[in-house]
Amino acid sequence: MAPKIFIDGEHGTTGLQIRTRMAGRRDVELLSIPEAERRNAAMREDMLNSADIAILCLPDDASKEAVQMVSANNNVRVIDTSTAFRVNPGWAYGFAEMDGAQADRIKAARFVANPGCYPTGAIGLIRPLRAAGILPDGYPVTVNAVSGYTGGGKQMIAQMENPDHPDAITAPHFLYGLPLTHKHVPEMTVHGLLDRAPIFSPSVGKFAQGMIVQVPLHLDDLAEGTTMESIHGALVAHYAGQDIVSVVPLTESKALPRVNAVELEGKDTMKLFVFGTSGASQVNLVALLDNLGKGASGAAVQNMDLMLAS
Ligand SMILES: NC(=O)C1=CN([C@@H]2O[C@H](COP(=O)(O)OP(=O)(O)OC[C@H]3O[C@@H](n4cnc5c(N)ncnc54)[C@H](OP(=O)(O)O)[C@@H]3O)[C@@H](O)[C@H]2O)C=CC1
Ligand SMILES: CC(=O)N[C@@H](CCC(=O)OP(=O)(O)O)C(=O)O
Repeated sequence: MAPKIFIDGEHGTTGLQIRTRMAGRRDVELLSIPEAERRNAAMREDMLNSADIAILCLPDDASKEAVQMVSANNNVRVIDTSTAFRVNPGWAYGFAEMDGAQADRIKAARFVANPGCYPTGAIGLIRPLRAAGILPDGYPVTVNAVSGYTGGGKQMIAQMENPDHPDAITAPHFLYGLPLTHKHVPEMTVHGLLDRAPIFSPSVGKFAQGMIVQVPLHLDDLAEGTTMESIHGALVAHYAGQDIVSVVPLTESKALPRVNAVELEGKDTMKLFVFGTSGASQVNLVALLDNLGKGASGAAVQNMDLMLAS
């Protein structure tokens, strides 16, 4: 019998994209409730408890409630796409490529926390350098990023696409998270293996799906002898043997005049770049992804497949 999957929040931005990715699959059975009943707690509880894997695409509070609804039912495994459980030690962090053992942790887990979109880029760049001893304790890491507006869910999509919305946003590009307390900072710190919280400055552009995450570094303040080439080599070694996260060859990145935030729209992969000038003292590490691809829905389906393979 095909495993049963229920997407709670299936009519929202992340949920819809997971459904699209599952369309046509015969190896799983999708449980569903009508859109008009999406907030019917009794119906959701019933569906959640009928599933082999429940994928939660809800705000944090609703996710916590959904987890309560299945907590006593060991037959249900959960993938949560919210921020609620990402630094909870009882949950496996759903970024399979972040270290060699993570895919097996996800396969074996009952509870998997799908990463945030920005942390996927930031951790993807930072963690291999911490693990290799290149990025020392105390380094003042900064993370600067731009996201497609679908990252803000149905509400921001309406604000960006409907000029008659009472809180319509007309800016083609805006900074936010200005108090520097964005909810993704704890996750970047813990899974980036950082001993000091990064300064995180996010922004949104007038495009639906796409993301650039930048981590600029001073080579003089890294481990002795670190070069642009050795950083690139550490990333290449870390991501060898899988095909979701790729490290762009230096010969290719040196020839690029610009990076397009929407290049990976609709894809579930992530590209990492090391920019700078050979022999100079600075580099800019860049991650390129789709906020709804490897940044959310694509990662959720990848995690579901790992759990089904266990
Ligand atoms: N969009 C993105 O790029 C990313 C999103 N995420 C996370 O995924 C989760 C979902 O976000 P997103 O899809 O963008 O949000 P949306 O607002 O687009 O969708 C959320 C869905 O959940 C429903 N919902 C809200 N509250 C409840 C409730 N109490 N009970 C049942 N259903 C409820 C909403 O219904 P209604 O229409 O009635 O409000 C809506 O259908 C969030 O935790 C978000 O932070 C993670 C990574 C990236
Ligand atoms: C553009 C935008 O608003 N982005 C969202 C993050 C999207 C995401 O990663 O979702 P989680 O909330 O599940 O972490 C934000 O900054 O809150």
